[in-house]
Amino acid sequence: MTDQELIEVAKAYRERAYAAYSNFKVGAAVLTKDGKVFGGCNIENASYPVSNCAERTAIFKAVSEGHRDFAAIAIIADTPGPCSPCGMCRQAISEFKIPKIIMANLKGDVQVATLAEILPFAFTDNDL
Ligand SMILES: O=c1ccn([C@H]2C[C@H](O)[C@@H](CO)O2)c(=O)[nH]1
Ligand SMILES: [Zn+2]
Repeated sequence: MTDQELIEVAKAYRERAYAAYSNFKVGAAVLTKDGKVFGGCNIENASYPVSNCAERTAIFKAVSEGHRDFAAIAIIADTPGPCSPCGMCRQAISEFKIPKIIMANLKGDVQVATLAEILPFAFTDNDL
């Protein structure tokens, strides 16, 4: 699967976003090393901190289905530049060592980064 194809999956899941409070829809999709894809969207809550980001929805869906070995994650939103994952999601991306982060927006801007680039000096299981 190409980066663009993974972005297209993320874009389709963005349509399922439950963004009742921010009205900011985000979609994400993870690609496993054996070629499986899991999509996710942000899901908000009247108690705002209960909300979940699209990236973590996609990661948690994959993990809960038994898939933990990831090749990439794509994220898309209607942002001025490529949509960048929040700090909490960077930590979740770090936990599962997702090596490639594909950030995109609806205008077609794309930026690809490594895990080390988006979360330098990460706190990991090595620190415990
Ligand atoms: O990378 C991001 C950034 C934000 N959000 C969600 C959280 C919240 O529902 C809304 C506004 O922050 O967008 C994501 O899902 N992923
Ligand atoms: Zn997040």
